[in-house]
Amino acid sequence: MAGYINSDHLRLFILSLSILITLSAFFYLLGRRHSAIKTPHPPSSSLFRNLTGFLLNRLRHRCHDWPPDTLTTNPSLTLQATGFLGFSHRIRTADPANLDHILLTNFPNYIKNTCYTTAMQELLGTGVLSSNSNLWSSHRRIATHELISKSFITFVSHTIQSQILKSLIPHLLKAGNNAVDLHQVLKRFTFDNMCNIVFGFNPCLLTSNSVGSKYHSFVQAFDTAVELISNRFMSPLPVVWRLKRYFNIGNERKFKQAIETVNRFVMDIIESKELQFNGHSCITNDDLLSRYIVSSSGLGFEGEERRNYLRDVIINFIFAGKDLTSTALTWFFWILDGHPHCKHKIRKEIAMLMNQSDHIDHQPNLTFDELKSLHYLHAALSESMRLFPPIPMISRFTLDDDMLPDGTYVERGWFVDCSVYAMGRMKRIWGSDCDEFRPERWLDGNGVYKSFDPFKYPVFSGGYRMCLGKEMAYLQMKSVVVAVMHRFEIEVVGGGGSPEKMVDPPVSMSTVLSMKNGLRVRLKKRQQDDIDAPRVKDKGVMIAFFGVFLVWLSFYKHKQYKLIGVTN
Ligand code: HEM
Repeated sequence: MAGYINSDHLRLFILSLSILITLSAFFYLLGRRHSAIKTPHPPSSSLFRNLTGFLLNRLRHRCHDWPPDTLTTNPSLTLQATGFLGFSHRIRTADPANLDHILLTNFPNYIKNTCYTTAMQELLGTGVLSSNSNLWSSHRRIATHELISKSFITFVSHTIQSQILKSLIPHLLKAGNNAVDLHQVLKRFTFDNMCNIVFGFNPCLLTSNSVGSKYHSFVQAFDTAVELISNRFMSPLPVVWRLKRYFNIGNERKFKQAIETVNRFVMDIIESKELQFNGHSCITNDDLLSRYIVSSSGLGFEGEERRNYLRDVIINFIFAGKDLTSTALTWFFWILDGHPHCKHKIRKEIAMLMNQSDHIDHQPNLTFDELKSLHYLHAALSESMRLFPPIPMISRFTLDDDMLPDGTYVERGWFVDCSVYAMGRMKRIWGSDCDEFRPERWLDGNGVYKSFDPFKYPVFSGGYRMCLGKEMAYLQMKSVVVAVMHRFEIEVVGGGGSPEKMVDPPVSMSTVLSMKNGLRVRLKKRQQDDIDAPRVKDKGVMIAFFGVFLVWLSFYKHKQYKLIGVTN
């Protein structure tokens, strides 16, 4: 009996294997035909090369280096890759002209990747980040209107500054000589900050011991959901997580629980906010939820439907703003530790600003315009994100056959990946010093910040779906850097991102380019003398000049008198 079952299994196995090989050969040949006939530039990598390349790099935690490595050795800046069994085709490009085409010129043909939207569905619903076509354009129109209003920018600026003074600085001061994980601190700070901006209240995750509170459960559930979504993306075969979701097992079970916690928390907040507004249409709160409650009253849906809409809006904003600025800042502080001359220049710029304005009380509470004047800092932050873009890849799905500007043929149903990480590290785009951290490349001859084309620097994406929070992100990052660098000397435990260390950076594998094992730093409070040093130094130089001038003048006069004396 046992032998009979075994031979049956064997037959089934052989049959499956032959189907697999036949399908594989069929799709491989199909892929070759396409590349030979219609795709002059990018060579199509075989199934074997793709899968092994992916797995090897995954094992070595070098997933993000894989695209630049392969693209650098390619004659064009575009590659074609065939997915498992040839079922999917991918174009991976780092060509600015292609990005312009995909994100702007032929925008309607390249929608948000269906794999992305499906993997994100439970968390993001149908919000701005995961929707397409009409739904997206309606979200985008409303969001743009809300985010660019002057009252909102003032509210955001005030919220950031007050949270820095009330929670970030006291928290860092408390650390004393102990090493702290700056990434965790910044993560909690930006989460508090986003909740404040989006909901209008501060969960105080940074300062209070909130373990066990509903806020803490919410944050944990949110983080778990995001992490498990990353795992979905990293899975070489999407069918694996889909099956787990279907059977509600393993990580997918955890994911479901996390989503339930997030939804319960957000819905409670929406309901209590709605109660506040009931019968009080004159309430003028500046947070985003309040603004959306007011603006959505004319959209024609009520009750549960409206609450679901608000839930999607809120979650999308928190998701978009929660981790990216803290991640960008973590890399920035790491690099700065290995580039003392840049650190010095930033300090000098901050000190000059403090000197010019009335911030001599050392409680910098800078305005939006004052922060804008920090050109070198802006350049250094942009440069750091060029090398470590918080979102390393922008993916799209092709609706119709098309030809990219570099001659690459893209067929309907193919995926197109724009490798932001690769683009920041390509000699052909940034020149031979592309691996160096050099903020000066962002400054013109007068030291004024000059931006680059978004398709050459797609860190905030470009075209119609460009990031809506770019200004807010710079505001947040600059405010934090000024407050922290003005008060503390930061020393990275084990050394920061020196040019040597930047060759093999501690990148962790996830959809956001975060730092492996966080960033442990020691903070030393700066002495008043250190803070005043640049000012004193500048004054010292002026006094010295004046002194030399006086000596020269008296010497010159003395000589003249002598001459006069001689001629007389
Ligand atoms: C350093 C910080 C940030 C970076 C690097 C960044 C980057 C990006 C990128 C690359 C995209 C395009 C994603 C895609 O199309 O696949 C995007 C979209 C978006 N970002 Fe940001 N972002 C940052 C901070 C923020 C903040 C603070 C907010 C505020 C809420 C925000 C709101 C959004 C929104 C709403 C979108 C969707 C735009 C659309 O699809 O129309 N971002 N961001």
